[in-house]
Amino acid sequence: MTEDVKAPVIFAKDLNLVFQTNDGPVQALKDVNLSIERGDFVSFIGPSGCGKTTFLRCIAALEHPTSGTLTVNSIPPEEARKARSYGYVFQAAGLYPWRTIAGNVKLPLEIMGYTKAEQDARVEKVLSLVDLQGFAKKFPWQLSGGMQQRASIARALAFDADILLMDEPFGALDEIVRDRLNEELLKLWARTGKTIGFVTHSIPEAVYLSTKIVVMSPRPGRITDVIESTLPKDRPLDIRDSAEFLKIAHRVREGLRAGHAYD
Ligand SMILES: Nc1ncnc2c1ncn2[C@@H]1O[C@H](COP(=O)(O)OP(=O)(O)OP(=O)(O)O)[C@@H](O)[C@H]1O
Repeated sequence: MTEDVKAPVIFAKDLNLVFQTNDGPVQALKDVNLSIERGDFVSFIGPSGCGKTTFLRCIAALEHPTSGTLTVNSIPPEEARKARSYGYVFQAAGLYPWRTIAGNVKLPLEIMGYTKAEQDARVEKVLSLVDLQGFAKKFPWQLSGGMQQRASIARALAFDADILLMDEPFGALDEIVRDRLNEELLKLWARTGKTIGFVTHSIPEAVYLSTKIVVMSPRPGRITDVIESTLPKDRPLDIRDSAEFLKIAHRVREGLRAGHAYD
């Protein structure tokens, strides 16, 4: 790829998105300004309806801003989508039950026309990245919820996009599983150097994972704070008991409270 490595991976300037609904216009995003650098892990946190998913979908060219500028790898989102710049992980794993885990992970590669040998090599590589080596031939229903979600992350990684967009991927999982997947995701991020955009409702999850935390608030959906994390890149789970962690969590909580004051 020839893109400028110093340019922001995702750049939003004065971004607005208004949905026209039967009940009138809904301003899902208002004057959003944000710069995400290469290798950043950015979490979006805020109450329901503040536009987190809408912003992620704009990056993925699944929604179209009403005004403002948005670039992904310095090109418009539609072009970035055609260039397969990102993988997308949804809250529900969304695996096809009639396909094996390998078959599910392979699907985007089949659609993109990779050779059979290349498909197999990539499936093996990404399944090992998410620690599912032994499960290629299983069907989704033979795996736990956490394992299914790891498989969906593998599918998003299969074509080696440099951006990973994750919309509450662990929201439906219990806390212990979620902790483990958080740890694994950080390792995967360190190993692959991907740029990650991650939607969550959980303050500890946002603080534990992120280099940058974007706090949003609803009606209209806007950014109320952007927090650069001061935590080291290497983060054992018990970092969550440290004073530095609690300080950042406190700032996120304050930002969320301030947003609610508009209600
Ligand atoms: N396709 C659509 N048509 C009309 N309104 C929409 C559409 N998609 C989202 N909205 C509205 O835009 C606002 C932002 O929605 P969005 O899903 O981005 O919020 P969110 O922060 O991701 O919420 P949650 O945490 O509940 O997933 C909400 O008021 C929602 O009802």
